[in-house]
Amino acid sequence: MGSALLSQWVEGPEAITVVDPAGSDVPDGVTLVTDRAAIADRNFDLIVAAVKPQLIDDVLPDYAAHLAPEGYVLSIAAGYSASRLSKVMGNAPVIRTMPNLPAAIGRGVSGICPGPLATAAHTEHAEDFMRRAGTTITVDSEEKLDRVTAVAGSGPGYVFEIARAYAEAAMAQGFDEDEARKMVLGTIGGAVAMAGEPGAPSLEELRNSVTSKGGTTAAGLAALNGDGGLTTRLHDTLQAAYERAVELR
Ligand SMILES: NC(=O)C1=CN([C@@H]2O[C@H](COP(=O)(O)OP(=O)(O)OC[C@H]3O[C@@H](n4cnc5c(N)ncnc54)[C@H](OP(=O)(O)O)[C@@H]3O)[C@@H](O)[C@H]2O)C=CC1
Ligand SMILES: O=C(O)[C@@H]1CCC=N1
Repeated sequence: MGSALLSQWVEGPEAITVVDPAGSDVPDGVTLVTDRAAIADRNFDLIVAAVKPQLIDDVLPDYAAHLAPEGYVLSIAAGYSASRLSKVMGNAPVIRTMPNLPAAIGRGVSGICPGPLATAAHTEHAEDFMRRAGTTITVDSEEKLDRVTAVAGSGPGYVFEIARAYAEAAMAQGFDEDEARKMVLGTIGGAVAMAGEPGAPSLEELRNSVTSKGGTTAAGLAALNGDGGLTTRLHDTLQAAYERAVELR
Protein backbone atom coordinates (compact mmCIF):
# COMPACT_ATOMS: atom_id res chain seq x y z
CA MET A 1 0.00 0.00 0.00
CA GLY A 2 2.92 2.26 0.75
CA SER A 3 4.17 1.88 -2.84
CA ALA A 4 0.72 2.76 -4.20
CA LEU A 5 0.70 6.01 -2.24
CA LEU A 6 4.33 6.72 -3.07
CA SER A 7 3.56 6.53 -6.78
CA GLN A 8 1.27 9.56 -6.33
CA TRP A 9 3.22 11.44 -3.63
CA VAL A 10 6.36 11.39 -5.76
CA GLU A 11 4.68 13.82 -8.16
CA GLY A 12 4.79 16.49 -5.43
CA PRO A 13 7.62 18.81 -4.37
CA GLU A 14 8.67 17.03 -1.14
CA ALA A 15 11.96 15.21 -0.66
CA ILE A 16 10.93 11.63 0.19
CA THR A 17 13.04 8.96 1.88
CA VAL A 18 11.85 5.34 2.09
CA VAL A 19 13.33 3.00 4.67
CA ASP A 20 12.88 -0.61 3.59
CA PRO A 21 15.34 -3.24 4.81
CA ALA A 22 14.44 -5.41 1.81
CA GLY A 23 15.38 -2.59 -0.57
CA SER A 24 12.30 -2.66 -2.77
CA ASP A 25 12.05 -0.54 -5.94
CA VAL A 26 11.22 3.13 -5.46
CA PRO A 27 10.29 5.71 -8.11
CA ASP A 28 12.94 8.06 -9.52
CA GLY A 29 13.55 10.99 -7.20
CA VAL A 30 12.91 9.00 -4.00
CA THR A 31 15.83 8.14 -1.71
CA LEU A 32 15.89 4.49 -0.65
CA VAL A 33 17.60 3.53 2.57
CA THR A 34 17.95 -0.10 3.62
CA ASP A 35 19.70 0.59 6.90
CA ARG A 36 18.33 3.15 9.36
CA ALA A 37 21.89 4.10 10.28
CA ALA A 38 22.00 6.01 6.96
CA ILE A 39 19.51 8.54 8.34
CA ALA A 40 20.88 8.61 11.88
CA ASP A 41 21.41 12.39 11.88
CA ARG A 42 18.26 13.36 9.93
CA ASN A 43 14.87 14.72 10.96
CA PHE A 44 11.65 14.53 8.95
CA ASP A 45 8.55 16.76 8.89
CA LEU A 46 6.40 13.70 8.29
CA ILE A 47 6.94 10.06 9.11
CA VAL A 48 4.56 7.63 7.39
CA ALA A 49 4.01 4.34 9.19
CA ALA A 50 3.36 1.85 6.38
CA VAL A 51 4.38 -1.45 7.93
CA LYS A 52 1.87 -4.05 9.03
CA PRO A 53 0.11 -3.18 12.30
CA GLN A 54 1.68 -6.22 13.96
CA LEU A 55 5.18 -4.74 13.29
CA ILE A 56 4.61 -1.22 14.59
CA ASP A 57 5.67 -1.92 18.17
CA ASP A 58 8.96 -3.37 16.95
CA VAL A 59 9.75 -0.93 14.13
CA LEU A 60 8.39 2.55 14.91
CA PRO A 61 10.07 3.36 18.26
CA ASP A 62 13.40 3.57 16.42
CA TYR A 63 12.02 6.50 14.43
CA ALA A 64 10.72 8.63 17.33
CA ALA A 65 13.95 10.64 17.43
CA HIS A 66 13.75 11.42 13.70
CA LEU A 67 10.55 13.47 13.83
CA ALA A 68 11.09 17.22 13.38
CA PRO A 69 9.72 19.43 16.21
CA GLU A 70 6.64 20.60 14.23
CA GLY A 71 6.20 17.27 12.44
CA TYR A 72 3.64 14.51 12.74
CA VAL A 73 3.24 10.79 12.12
CA LEU A 74 0.79 9.58 9.46
CA SER A 75 -0.23 5.96 9.92
CA ILE A 76 -1.86 3.86 7.22
CA ALA A 77 -2.00 0.80 9.48
CA ALA A 78 -5.36 -0.89 9.93
CA GLY A 79 -6.73 -0.86 13.46
CA TYR A 80 -3.61 0.16 15.39
CA SER A 81 -4.77 3.11 17.47
CA ALA A 82 -3.42 6.64 17.22
CA SER A 83 -2.96 6.93 21.00
CA ARG A 84 -0.89 3.74 21.07
CA LEU A 85 1.21 4.97 18.14
CA SER A 86 1.66 8.39 19.71
CA LYS A 87 3.12 6.72 22.83
CA VAL A 88 5.36 4.47 20.73
CA MET A 89 6.65 7.62 18.98
CA GLY A 90 7.44 9.52 22.20
CA ASN A 91 4.09 11.37 22.45
CA ALA A 92 4.20 12.60 18.86
CA PRO A 93 1.19 14.06 17.03
CA VAL A 94 -0.47 11.28 15.02
CA ILE A 95 -3.00 11.19 12.23
CA ARG A 96 -4.44 7.90 11.04
CA THR A 97 -5.50 7.42 7.46
CA MET A 98 -7.10 4.44 5.77
CA PRO A 99 -6.42 4.49 2.03
CA ASN A 100 -7.35 1.82 -0.45
CA LEU A 101 -5.41 0.26 -3.29
CA PRO A 102 -6.77 2.26 -6.27
CA ALA A 103 -4.65 5.06 -4.78
CA ALA A 104 -2.05 3.53 -7.08
CA ILE A 105 -3.87 5.18 -10.01
CA GLY A 106 -5.02 8.28 -8.13
CA ARG A 107 -8.52 6.78 -7.61
CA GLY A 108 -8.24 5.79 -3.96
CA VAL A 109 -10.71 6.54 -1.18
CA SER A 110 -8.97 7.51 2.06
CA GLY A 111 -10.47 7.96 5.49
CA ILE A 112 -8.62 10.42 7.73
CA CYS A 113 -8.82 10.67 11.51
CA PRO A 114 -6.77 13.16 13.53
CA GLY A 115 -5.36 11.57 16.69
CA PRO A 116 -3.67 12.84 19.86
CA LEU A 117 -1.81 16.16 19.60
CA ALA A 118 -2.57 16.56 15.87
CA THR A 119 -3.12 20.24 15.07
CA ALA A 120 -5.48 21.71 12.49
CA ALA A 121 -2.41 22.35 10.32
CA HIS A 122 -1.39 18.69 10.54
CA THR A 123 -4.91 17.59 9.58
CA GLU A 124 -5.04 20.02 6.68
CA HIS A 125 -1.69 18.74 5.46
CA ALA A 126 -2.79 15.10 5.77
CA GLU A 127 -5.98 15.84 3.82
CA ASP A 128 -4.05 17.59 1.03
CA PHE A 129 -1.45 14.82 0.98
CA MET A 130 -4.02 12.01 0.78
CA ARG A 131 -6.12 13.89 -1.81
CA ARG A 132 -3.23 13.42 -4.22
CA ALA A 133 -4.16 9.73 -4.23
CA GLY A 134 -7.92 10.22 -4.68
CA THR A 135 -10.86 11.34 -2.58
CA THR A 136 -10.81 11.71 1.20
CA ILE A 137 -13.32 11.52 3.99
CA THR A 138 -12.38 12.94 7.39
CA VAL A 139 -14.01 11.26 10.38
CA ASP A 140 -14.06 12.35 14.01
CA SER A 141 -13.37 9.03 15.73
CA GLU A 142 -11.14 6.02 15.30
CA GLU A 143 -14.22 3.87 15.75
CA LYS A 144 -15.49 5.43 12.52
CA LEU A 145 -12.11 5.02 10.80
CA ASP A 146 -12.18 1.30 11.60
CA ARG A 147 -15.57 1.19 9.87
CA VAL A 148 -14.09 3.08 6.88
CA THR A 149 -11.47 0.32 6.87
CA ALA A 150 -14.18 -2.34 6.65
CA VAL A 151 -16.04 -0.55 3.86
CA ALA A 152 -13.35 1.11 1.74
CA GLY A 153 -9.91 0.02 2.94
CA SER A 154 -10.62 -3.64 2.39
CA GLY A 155 -13.24 -2.87 -0.27
CA PRO A 156 -11.11 -3.41 -3.39
CA GLY A 157 -10.49 -6.94 -2.12
CA TYR A 158 -14.22 -7.63 -2.10
CA VAL A 159 -14.66 -6.06 -5.53
CA PHE A 160 -11.81 -8.10 -7.04
CA GLU A 161 -13.24 -11.27 -5.53
CA ILE A 162 -16.74 -10.51 -6.80
CA ALA A 163 -15.33 -9.75 -10.25
CA ARG A 164 -13.28 -12.96 -10.15
CA ALA A 165 -16.33 -15.07 -9.25
CA TYR A 166 -18.41 -13.24 -11.90
CA ALA A 167 -15.73 -14.02 -14.53
CA GLU A 168 -15.58 -17.65 -13.38
CA ALA A 169 -19.36 -17.87 -13.87
CA ALA A 170 -19.00 -16.29 -17.33
CA MET A 171 -16.42 -18.95 -18.23
CA ALA A 172 -18.87 -21.62 -17.12
CA GLN A 173 -21.22 -20.15 -19.75
CA GLY A 174 -18.66 -21.06 -22.42
CA PHE A 175 -16.42 -17.99 -22.73
CA ASP A 176 -12.65 -18.08 -22.53
CA GLU A 177 -10.75 -16.17 -19.82
CA ASP A 178 -10.06 -13.08 -21.95
CA GLU A 179 -13.64 -12.84 -23.15
CA ALA A 180 -14.96 -13.31 -19.61
CA ARG A 181 -12.60 -10.66 -18.20
CA LYS A 182 -13.45 -8.20 -20.98
CA MET A 183 -17.21 -8.62 -20.50
CA VAL A 184 -17.15 -8.62 -16.70
CA LEU A 185 -14.79 -5.66 -16.22
CA GLY A 186 -16.48 -3.75 -19.06
CA THR A 187 -19.88 -4.33 -17.49
CA ILE A 188 -18.76 -3.42 -13.96
CA GLY A 189 -16.80 -0.39 -15.19
CA GLY A 190 -19.63 0.87 -17.39
CA ALA A 191 -22.26 0.42 -14.69
CA VAL A 192 -20.11 2.09 -12.02
CA ALA A 193 -19.30 5.03 -14.32
CA MET A 194 -23.01 5.46 -15.12
CA ALA A 195 -23.96 5.42 -11.43
CA GLY A 196 -21.24 7.99 -10.75
CA GLU A 197 -22.51 10.52 -13.33
CA PRO A 198 -23.72 13.81 -11.79
CA GLY A 199 -27.46 13.58 -11.05
CA ALA A 200 -27.55 9.82 -11.60
CA PRO A 201 -30.62 8.03 -10.23
CA SER A 202 -30.38 5.97 -7.03
CA LEU A 203 -28.73 2.56 -7.21
CA GLU A 204 -32.12 0.94 -6.73
CA GLU A 205 -33.60 2.95 -9.65
CA LEU A 206 -30.64 2.08 -11.84
CA ARG A 207 -31.07 -1.61 -11.02
CA ASN A 208 -34.76 -1.34 -11.86
CA SER A 209 -33.99 0.34 -15.19
CA VAL A 210 -32.18 -2.83 -16.30
CA THR A 211 -34.91 -5.12 -15.03
CA SER A 212 -37.67 -5.70 -17.58
CA LYS A 213 -40.78 -7.25 -16.10
CA GLY A 214 -40.66 -11.01 -16.59
CA GLY A 215 -37.28 -10.68 -18.29
CA THR A 216 -33.77 -12.06 -17.98
CA THR A 217 -32.44 -9.64 -15.34
CA ALA A 218 -35.38 -10.35 -13.04
CA ALA A 219 -34.59 -14.05 -13.33
CA GLY A 220 -30.91 -13.43 -12.61
CA LEU A 221 -31.58 -11.08 -9.69
CA ALA A 222 -33.98 -13.56 -8.10
CA ALA A 223 -31.18 -16.09 -8.08
CA LEU A 224 -28.60 -13.49 -6.91
CA ASN A 225 -30.40 -11.88 -3.98
CA GLY A 226 -34.05 -12.94 -4.05
CA ASP A 227 -33.73 -14.38 -0.56
CA GLY A 228 -31.60 -11.47 0.72
CA GLY A 229 -28.62 -13.83 1.01
CA LEU A 230 -26.26 -11.45 -0.79
CA THR A 231 -27.29 -8.55 1.45
CA THR A 232 -26.70 -10.65 4.57
CA ARG A 233 -23.36 -11.84 3.21
CA LEU A 234 -22.22 -8.25 2.62
CA HIS A 235 -23.31 -7.18 6.12
CA ASP A 236 -21.31 -10.10 7.52
CA THR A 237 -18.31 -9.17 5.34
CA LEU A 238 -18.10 -5.60 6.63
CA GLN A 239 -18.72 -6.66 10.23
CA ALA A 240 -15.95 -9.28 10.09
CA ALA A 241 -13.46 -6.75 8.68
CA TYR A 242 -14.47 -4.15 11.30
CA GLU A 243 -14.06 -6.68 14.12
CA ARG A 244 -10.58 -7.56 12.87
CA ALA A 245 -9.66 -3.84 12.91
CA VAL A 246 -10.84 -3.69 16.53
CA GLU A 247 -8.60 -6.66 17.38
CA LEU A 248 -5.62 -4.79 15.88
CA ARG A 249 -6.13 -1.65 17.99
N1 LIG B 1 -2.92 -3.60 1.25
C1 LIG B 1 -3.89 -2.68 1.31
O1 LIG B 1 -4.76 -2.59 0.41
C2 LIG B 1 -3.94 -1.73 2.45
C3 LIG B 1 -3.02 -1.78 3.49
N2 LIG B 1 -3.07 -0.89 4.52
C4 LIG B 1 -2.07 -0.91 5.59
O2 LIG B 1 -0.81 -0.75 4.98
C5 LIG B 1 0.19 -1.38 5.76
C6 LIG B 1 1.03 -2.27 4.86
O3 LIG B 1 0.20 -3.29 4.36
P1 LIG B 1 0.51 -4.00 2.96
O4 LIG B 1 1.01 -2.98 1.99
O5 LIG B 1 -0.67 -4.80 2.63
O6 LIG B 1 1.69 -4.95 3.44
P2 LIG B 1 3.09 -5.27 2.73
O7 LIG B 1 3.67 -6.40 3.51
O8 LIG B 1 2.90 -5.41 1.27
O9 LIG B 1 3.92 -3.95 2.98
C7 LIG B 1 4.64 -3.71 4.14
C8 LIG B 1 6.03 -3.28 3.73
O10 LIG B 1 6.79 -2.97 4.90
C9 LIG B 1 8.07 -3.53 4.71
N3 LIG B 1 8.76 -3.69 5.99
C10 LIG B 1 8.83 -4.79 6.77
N4 LIG B 1 9.60 -4.54 7.85
C11 LIG B 1 10.06 -3.28 7.73
C12 LIG B 1 10.91 -2.46 8.51
N5 LIG B 1 11.45 -2.89 9.64
N6 LIG B 1 11.14 -1.20 8.10
C13 LIG B 1 10.58 -0.74 6.96
N7 LIG B 1 9.79 -1.47 6.16
C14 LIG B 1 9.51 -2.72 6.54
C15 LIG B 1 7.78 -4.83 4.03
O11 LIG B 1 8.94 -5.39 3.46
P3 LIG B 1 9.00 -7.01 3.24
O12 LIG B 1 7.95 -7.31 2.22
O13 LIG B 1 10.41 -7.24 2.78
O14 LIG B 1 8.70 -7.62 4.57
C16 LIG B 1 6.79 -4.37 2.98
O15 LIG B 1 7.42 -3.79 1.86
C17 LIG B 1 -0.51 -2.18 6.84
O16 LIG B 1 -0.41 -1.49 8.06
C18 LIG B 1 -1.95 -2.23 6.36
O17 LIG B 1 -2.88 -2.27 7.43
C19 LIG B 1 -4.01 0.11 4.54
C20 LIG B 1 -4.94 0.20 3.56
C21 LIG B 1 -5.02 -0.71 2.46
O1 LIG C 1 -6.17 -6.41 4.91
C1 LIG C 1 -5.71 -5.48 5.62
O2 LIG C 1 -5.54 -5.64 6.83
C2 LIG C 1 -5.37 -4.19 4.97
C3 LIG C 1 -6.09 -3.04 5.59
C4 LIG C 1 -7.17 -2.66 4.63
C5 LIG C 1 -6.83 -3.39 3.43
N1 LIG C 1 -5.82 -4.18 3.59
